[in-house]
Amino acid sequence: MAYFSSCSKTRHCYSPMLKNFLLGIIVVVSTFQVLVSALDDSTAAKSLSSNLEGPGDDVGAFAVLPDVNEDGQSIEAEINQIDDTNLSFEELYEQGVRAYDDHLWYSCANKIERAVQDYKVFKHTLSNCRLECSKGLRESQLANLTSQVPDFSTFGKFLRDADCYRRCTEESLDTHPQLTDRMESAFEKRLPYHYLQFCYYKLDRLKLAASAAYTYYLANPQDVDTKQNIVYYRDTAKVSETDFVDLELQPYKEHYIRALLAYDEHQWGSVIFHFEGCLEEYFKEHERCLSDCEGKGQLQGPEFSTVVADAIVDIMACKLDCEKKLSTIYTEPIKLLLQDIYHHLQFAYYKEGELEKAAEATASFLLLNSTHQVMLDNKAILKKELHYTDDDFIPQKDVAEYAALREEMQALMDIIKREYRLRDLLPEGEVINLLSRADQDLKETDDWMSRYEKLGMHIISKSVDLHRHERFVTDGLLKEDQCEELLALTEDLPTEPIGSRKFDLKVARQRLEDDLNEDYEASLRLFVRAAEVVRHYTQRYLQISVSLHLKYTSIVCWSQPQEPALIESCHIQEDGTCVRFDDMADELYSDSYTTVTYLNTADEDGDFQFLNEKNEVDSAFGIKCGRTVGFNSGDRHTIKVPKSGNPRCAMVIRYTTDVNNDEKDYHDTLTLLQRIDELRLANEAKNAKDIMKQFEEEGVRVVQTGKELLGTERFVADGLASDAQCSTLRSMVQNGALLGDGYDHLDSKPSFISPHTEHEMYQGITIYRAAKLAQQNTISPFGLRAFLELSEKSRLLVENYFNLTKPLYFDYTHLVCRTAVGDNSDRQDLSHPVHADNCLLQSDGSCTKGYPAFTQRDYSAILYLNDDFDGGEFFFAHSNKTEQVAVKPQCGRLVGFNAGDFHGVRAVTRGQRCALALWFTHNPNFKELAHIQARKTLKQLELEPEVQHHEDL
Ligand SMILES: O=C(O)CCC(=O)C(=O)O
Ligand SMILES: [Fe+2]
Repeated sequence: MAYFSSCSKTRHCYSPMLKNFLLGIIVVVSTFQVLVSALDDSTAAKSLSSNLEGPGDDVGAFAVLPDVNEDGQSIEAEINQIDDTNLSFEELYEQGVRAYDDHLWYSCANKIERAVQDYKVFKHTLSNCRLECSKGLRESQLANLTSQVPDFSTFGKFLRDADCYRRCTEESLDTHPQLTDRMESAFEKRLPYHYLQFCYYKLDRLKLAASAAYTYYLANPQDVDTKQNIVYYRDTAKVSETDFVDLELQPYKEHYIRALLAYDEHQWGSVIFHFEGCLEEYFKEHERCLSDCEGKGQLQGPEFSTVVADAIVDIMACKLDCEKKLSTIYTEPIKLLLQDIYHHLQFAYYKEGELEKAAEATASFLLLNSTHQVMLDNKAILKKELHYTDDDFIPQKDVAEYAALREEMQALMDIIKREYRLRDLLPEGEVINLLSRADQDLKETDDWMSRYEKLGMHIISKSVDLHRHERFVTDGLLKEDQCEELLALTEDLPTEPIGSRKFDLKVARQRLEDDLNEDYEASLRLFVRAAEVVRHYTQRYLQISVSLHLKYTSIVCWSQPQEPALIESCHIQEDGTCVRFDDMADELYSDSYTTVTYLNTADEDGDFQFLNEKNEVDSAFGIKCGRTVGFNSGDRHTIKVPKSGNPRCAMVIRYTTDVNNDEKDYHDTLTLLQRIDELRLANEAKNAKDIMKQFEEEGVRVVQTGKELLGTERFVADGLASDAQCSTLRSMVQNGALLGDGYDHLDSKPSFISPHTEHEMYQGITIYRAAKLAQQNTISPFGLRAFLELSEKSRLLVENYFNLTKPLYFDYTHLVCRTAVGDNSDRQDLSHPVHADNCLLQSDGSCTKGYPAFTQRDYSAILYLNDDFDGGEFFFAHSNKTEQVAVKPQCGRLVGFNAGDFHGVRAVTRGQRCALALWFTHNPNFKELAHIQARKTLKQLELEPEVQHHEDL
């Protein structure tokens, strides 16, 4: 006989991880790596956790407040100083943060706590007003507004709702804060609790501190310091497990958690009570979420209907996201939360003998997921027991409305996605396709940090350590070669008497227009791209919902001034000026931000310093290539000019959220670069047939075409390299390969282990590194020449074999060897798992474009250098990762294909397999500058008389 299944038999059950949470055990990773901080040793700059010491000896739980603050000022005096009635929560919060800065712990805790409460009231009021107004529950002067004017019924509703909403909020709120995106994001990310935690800690209110830390942690589970602090609190006698309270826990979540605990205990009555409560609260919360979305439309542009329509699309997307937003319990996302609730509830009803209610829960579940087998089986059982027909299974009213609304919104959104001409989220994207669809995935901020980390960017200091939110320091935004190329842009520029030298786009455009120099053009393209990467990162980091626009982009270098008196009584700024702060008002929380990305390490000193209102150093750090500091443009800061040696250079970018205020020079530069492309395209007279014939004459033969290789843009050619060239490149890897993957991760220790498999050693050398090594005489100019020639030959073959109408540029060039290590005979894995080179292959077979996939890549080619190894066949693959057709490597064999094709490499089970891997792009902005540099280096070396040429070229 079929038997009634409980939730625990299905996949919808909560995970063991969540259960740990439920039982009050806070899962804290204790062996995380502490991020290296480049902050100097000023006490202010230390992270919070490093300030945590054991508590004073004799204080019991809920200690009385200490009498004096750290600096000796009495708390009572501090309390008496508080005069802040009628402050908005924003003002309270700002003052609380200042109090934190000033070590006034009581004021800090008091103000921030009130800010948090007032913020809750504020949000609640807005939601209620919206709901009441849209449902017509409030009296309105305009209630009977009607008109014969066409369209007025729609406009009339807008007018009525807007009027109602304004009156409602004005009546209900004492203060009228202008909630900025930044402030909202700070509260939504629970940043106030981070401050609160520390201030409570300083006041020795450890239970409160523990709750605040825990509350912050739940929204920021990646935060290392907070995890450490929680461990600390847990280990102190004053705090017990039950003191870790989520201070932002919504009622439906509390019910949910209690229901699950009761479920574990088989207390079915209690399960029913809490899940019913949970549902009631959930639908309320969902309704509130929907109504909050009404405030999330972005208004840009003068055209009424497009502005409104775009805003509606934003709002709809926000509403469709509500379900996901509400589905995280603690830090655990519960897939299909509603289904999960109905499933549990159904079982509890059944256990309690409430079969009609069980049937209702079953119907409710099936409304959300009509093909769920367990539920269909349960339905069959209930049908029998209750003598029901299908018609008797009626879902709950709330869920029926919920499902209908969702379905309707989804259908509308599908049409919009398919048919509606959306505004360009990235206006410059049409001119210059930098990061494809960058802003589209801006909304999925969940895992952007780990994506950036994969690209070698890592945060080294966050807002809290830097004493104000919206400050960050991140490493790895540029690689060494990119820094070098960008530095080249500042050569030949005049140094001002004050000691600064500045490159900007006005200078650049002029120069390019006067003389179209390929090197300069390439560096300029890199500059534009780098600016875009930094902008993108900053936008993500600060989580500002409106787009950041570049207001001014420059490179500024500082060296000691000829007349030191010029900088005596002022603060040197990154932007090339020296200011006196007392002359100017701080304009924090304005809509303007600055980032500074360093291009070199100063020979001596050169530190960056954040200053507080008294112009004392808040925090400071040293500089190096790729390190980026971001801050609000009103933040006080200064730098130390290096006393001697090279100037200290950085890319300095100012941003604005005002679309009308972005940099004209930037757009003009993009247009100029675009014009150069077009010109080049028009002048390009090439004949693919002739070139292919030439290849044939040189002994290059295409041995397999797309037909044999079961794809469209694929081929294999032989005879591209001589044995001498193959062995020269191989020995270059032995001599000069950067151990590890060769991708030059800053700071990361080189390692032999392949990033793809532990059974192989992986050594690589880029064209940039090859040029450097040739300069140092580690590899011969012949080697560099072979590297360059074979790369170019491969590029030309791919471009012409596919008969491409647009030029193909190098995007990345990497000479790689994979060597079997240890006993390799019964390995099951691959040398390189199945992937595509320009998108991320997902488990469902789709391939997503976006970070960290190199979406700019259009074609790929691998030129093989040897065959004296076992395994290591290249293969094309299906999207389900199974093998389609394999190619055996040998010296001079090249496989060329569309970069979107799936492929992989079988395990290398004996010996070493070497290949030159090449990725190409049509986008000139991604042109690999190192090729230009390497050609220059080669020319220089071959002109130097002492270089001996043994080999015949
Ligand atoms: O070495 C090969 O045959 C292919 C390597 C590859 O696909 C890659 O590095 O992306
Ligand atoms: Fe690949």
